[in-house]
Amino acid sequence: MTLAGIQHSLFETDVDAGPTVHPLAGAVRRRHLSDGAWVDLRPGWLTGTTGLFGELTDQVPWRAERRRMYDATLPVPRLTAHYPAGAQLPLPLLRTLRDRLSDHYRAELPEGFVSAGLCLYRDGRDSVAWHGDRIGRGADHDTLVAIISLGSPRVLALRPRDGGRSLRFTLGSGDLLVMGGSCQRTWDHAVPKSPGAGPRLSIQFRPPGVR
Ligand SMILES: O=C(O)CCC(=O)C(=O)O
Ligand SMILES: [Fe+2]
Repeated sequence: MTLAGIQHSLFETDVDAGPTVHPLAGAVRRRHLSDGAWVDLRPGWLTGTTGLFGELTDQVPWRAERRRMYDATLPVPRLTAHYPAGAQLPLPLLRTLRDRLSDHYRAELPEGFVSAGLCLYRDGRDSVAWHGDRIGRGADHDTLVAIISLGSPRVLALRPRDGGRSLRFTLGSGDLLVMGGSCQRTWDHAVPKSPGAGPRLSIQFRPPGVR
């Protein structure tokens, strides 16, 4: 086989085989934080994500977000798309992922995951500042927010809301991180800028009434 032939077939394996969704049971590791907050990690939940990353970057109707800060409306340095409960998701695979997560977390989250948020960090200059997902129920109830990372590795940082050291989780393509318990109200999270980083996108699944 020629070198070109080998390279072609490697490329095809990665792109055309499509993503594989691996089991959650027995593979999710929980880390308890303070104040009843926790984080679950399942590295490599999906493999073969190159094509999926490309399809989502190309097909999702990305919007530039603006956020009200004090008395100004400032652009948020990332692109987003939001699919509320009942909306058609951009790819059938996303439904599969949402349903797998709902099944896995059924005992802790009987209502399941219903909405999807997508964020595109075009390069290392895109980011999201410290915040909790506290619009709605997350403000005063325990809840779960599941994040799947695709594309270039980026840090998702967490820190206690009342001060303290931050934790940094580097998420690679196909990794799953779930924030649970009191995490949205007692801890904040952020995706810090990362000079030189390539594009990354995240898919977040949330229960009813959580934003
Ligand atoms: O992109 C991420 O991993 C985090 C996104 C996030 O925290 C949010 O959109 O609320
Ligand atoms: Fe968030």
